[in-house]
Amino acid sequence: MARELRCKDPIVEVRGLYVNFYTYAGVVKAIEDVSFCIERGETYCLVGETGCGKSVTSRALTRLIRPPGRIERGEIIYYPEPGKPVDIMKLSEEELNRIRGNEIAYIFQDPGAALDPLYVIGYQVSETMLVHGKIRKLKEGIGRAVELLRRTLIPDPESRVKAYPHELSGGMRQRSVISIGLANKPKLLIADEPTTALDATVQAQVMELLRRLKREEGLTLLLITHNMGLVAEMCDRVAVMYAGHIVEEAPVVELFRRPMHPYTRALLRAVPDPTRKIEKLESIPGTVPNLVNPPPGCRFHPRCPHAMPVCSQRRPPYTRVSESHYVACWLYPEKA
Ligand SMILES: Nc1ncnc2c1ncn2[C@@H]1O[C@H](COP(=O)(O)OP(=O)(O)OP(=O)(O)O)[C@@H](O)[C@H]1O
Ligand code: NI
Repeated sequence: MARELRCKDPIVEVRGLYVNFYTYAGVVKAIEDVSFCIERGETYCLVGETGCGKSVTSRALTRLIRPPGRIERGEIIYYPEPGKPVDIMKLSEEELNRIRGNEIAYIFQDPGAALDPLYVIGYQVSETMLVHGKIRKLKEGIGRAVELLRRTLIPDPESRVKAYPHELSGGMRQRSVISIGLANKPKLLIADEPTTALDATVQAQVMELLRRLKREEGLTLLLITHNMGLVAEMCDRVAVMYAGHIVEEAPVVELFRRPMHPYTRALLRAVPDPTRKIEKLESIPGTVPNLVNPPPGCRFHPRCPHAMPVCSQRRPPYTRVSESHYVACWLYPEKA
């Protein structure tokens, strides 16, 4: 039932993705039939409450799902260049390692965990380049590291390359992580809540930086966030996820102007504290369901104020409500 994808020049296409986690408590059906494409050069956003599958989806793009997790099925096609598909599901680990951290790079939320406390920043930036054969000796990388730190607006980069992570502020550490992410000039940068741990001012600076890098380097950005303000500011298109499924996708202006799915509407009403994760939506009772036994049909139906009998029986198909606006909800049956 994978929906038709309509990117003109996709950098990534995902079709019918399913990811399970095999835990002692049972099989967690974390991702269910997720399909989307990312247009080369755009900023594509995944939003939704905590546990709805944003991180798992983004990690699956390079098969970065560790046991007990497993990609059950789905198609993941990466286009390093237009018209040159690479089937991610068919690559060997070795081939994947050449792409990960290189052409497709990640910036994770916690800069503490991404940096090694034992090594100076310059070393860590150079090492990423060395691993991917961009330089032959670590030393060669130091000059480039200084340049990258300068580009991520780290003041006095010549001395900061010699600093250990603990000698830097949280904002500087996250900029260093971004430098590492950018070291190999990725085509696709996946930023998973990159500013959640930072205060509002630094968060704004880091976002401005990402925007500038996107402009200057022609980067494609997949941004994961729970912050609707950031979505409005940064994104071209948005996918709203609920309990492992994309329930709505639209260009950002369209999503804010005409949210269709009851869950999207609730998200937009929630206006959460931007410094915190969306743990709970005040306007909608209940919480994200246990995904060992997800509700049948539409996974949102137990919390939906508009639930009808069909909602608990069958999963709603996607309805195309306008040019590039899709919603999976029985309130909007496909026009015959
Ligand atoms: N290692 C794991 N073992 C078991 N279940 C997992 C594991 N990792 C993720 N999951 C499950 O997969 C689902 C999706 O998790 P994911 O981390 O993608 O959510 P998220 O949308 O990124 O949330 P957050 O906003 O908190 O980062 C959750 O139900 C979670 O419990
Ligand atoms: Ni996450």
